[in-house]
Amino acid sequence: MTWTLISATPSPYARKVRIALQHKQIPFTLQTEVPWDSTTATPQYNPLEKLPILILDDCTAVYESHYILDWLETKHPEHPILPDDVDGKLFAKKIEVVCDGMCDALVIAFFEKMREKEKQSEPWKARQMRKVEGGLRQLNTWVEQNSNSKFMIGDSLTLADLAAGSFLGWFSIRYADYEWAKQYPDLKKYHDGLEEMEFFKNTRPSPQTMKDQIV
Ligand SMILES: N[C@@H](CCC(=O)N[C@@H](CS(=O)(=O)O)C(=O)NCC(=O)O)C(=O)O
Repeated sequence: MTWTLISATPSPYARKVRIALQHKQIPFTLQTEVPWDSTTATPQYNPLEKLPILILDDCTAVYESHYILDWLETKHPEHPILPDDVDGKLFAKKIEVVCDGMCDALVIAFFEKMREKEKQSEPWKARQMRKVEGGLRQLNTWVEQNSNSKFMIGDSLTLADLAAGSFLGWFSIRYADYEWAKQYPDLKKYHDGLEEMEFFKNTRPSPQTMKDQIV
């Protein structure tokens, strides 16, 4: 039996796991869902009702993307996604914190914008976008600090690239009018380099259609 990964077409969190499983040459079945619809299977596996969820052969569920990746790296260390050295490992996880945090802020802003206009809080939306502006600035600095490489840390693919590439790919489709590429050409060049890689190509995000009213 192979494992199953519950995912969603736009999910930047799930994309990290989809790339990591391929990088580690672990076969899996992709179960694509809309976690916002009542038809989703997420509550059967995750009390937080969120995907991605990795379902093992014995039906054990591993959930929360950063935990799934920690779990994978611990249980299946071959083809690592973390640098060898402790500081490198911690740095990669710090970069994931910033990228996931920007995704979280964008999810909050996205649903705030789904409310009737008069019910939307402008200060609350502005606060979320400030987090994205700060995170983009920080990502660009990190890319420039490793400018001789196509990767964020050292000269090989790590968790930092899975997180940064997944955020940037999703940001680009969800907020297509936000001109981050003009503002940060080095970050754009870095992102383009990742998108040429096989596992990024075959996990490109696409929008989903939500059926249920959730806000
Ligand atoms: N911190 C979580 C966030 C996961 C998350 O927010 N997933 C969304 C789907 S997506 O935004 O990744 O497409 C979800 O399942 N949301 C359903 C819910 O929050 O009830 C992780 O990293 O796994």
